[in-house]
Amino acid sequence: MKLRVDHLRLAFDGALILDNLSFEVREREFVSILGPSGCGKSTILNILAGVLPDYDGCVEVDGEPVFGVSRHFAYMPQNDLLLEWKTILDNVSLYGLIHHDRSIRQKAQADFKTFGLEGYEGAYPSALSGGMRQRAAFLRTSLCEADILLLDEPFGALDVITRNEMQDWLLSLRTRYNRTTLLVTHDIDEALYLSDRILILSNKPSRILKEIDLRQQSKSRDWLFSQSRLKKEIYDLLKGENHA
Ligand SMILES: Nc1ncnc2c1ncn2[C@@H]1O[C@H](COP(=O)(O)OP(=O)(O)OP(=O)(O)O)[C@@H](O)[C@H]1O
Repeated sequence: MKLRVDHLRLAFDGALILDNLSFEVREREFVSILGPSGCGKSTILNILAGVLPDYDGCVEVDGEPVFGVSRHFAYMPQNDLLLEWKTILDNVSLYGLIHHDRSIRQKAQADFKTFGLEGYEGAYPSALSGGMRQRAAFLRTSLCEADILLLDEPFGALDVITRNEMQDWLLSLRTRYNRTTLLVTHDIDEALYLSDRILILSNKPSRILKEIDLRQQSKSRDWLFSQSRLKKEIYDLLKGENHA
């Protein structure tokens, strides 16, 4: 098992957010977390990224316990956090700069075309569209030598067409860049379209209400349009939790 999260328990100011939350992610699996607003989805990613140290429970990668900031995880928050005063090439190569690894810059240059950024190496973030900024942020995240990507609503701020284009692009990329990924999203379609498995969380304190296994599905937009029953089932679950 690539990632094992075991009996996570965390409270903020005495209010329990996560209580005995356990789940696993397999090597190269793409798992999405869906749940009502405020149930603790970002908190889970923050714990994994090492930003929140005060929790009970255990995080294991490849069977080894992990504490604090580790090189196992690369975190992409909703905000692209591009540095406006640096070029796109400098931005996406930041990890290499910090770790004195010049090969990252070369890898970045080689990936500009795949990430739809060709010709923008010397441009500044302000010259990029919202979708391009997110692709640049995603390229920067994927160039980290972490083996697990943590994506927190990466397309949340994009309009619906750009968002769909980004999802199509990410799905097409998976054959080439198949990394173990944990995605937090509010979007049922996005979770269905991109994931091998979906974990649906309850209202806080969070527990797993349902797990949906999509590994046998052959994904396409037509497949997604045909999933109305599954979408309604997920919607009803989330609606019930919002009113819980
Ligand atoms: N640093 C903090 N201090 C106190 N409370 C916090 C802190 N961070 C988060 N919370 C609270 O913990 C709960 C879970 O927050 P979190 O951001 O993880 O939820 P979420 O499921 O990602 O929400 P959303 O779907 O709205 O993004 C919320 O009630 C939030 O107000």
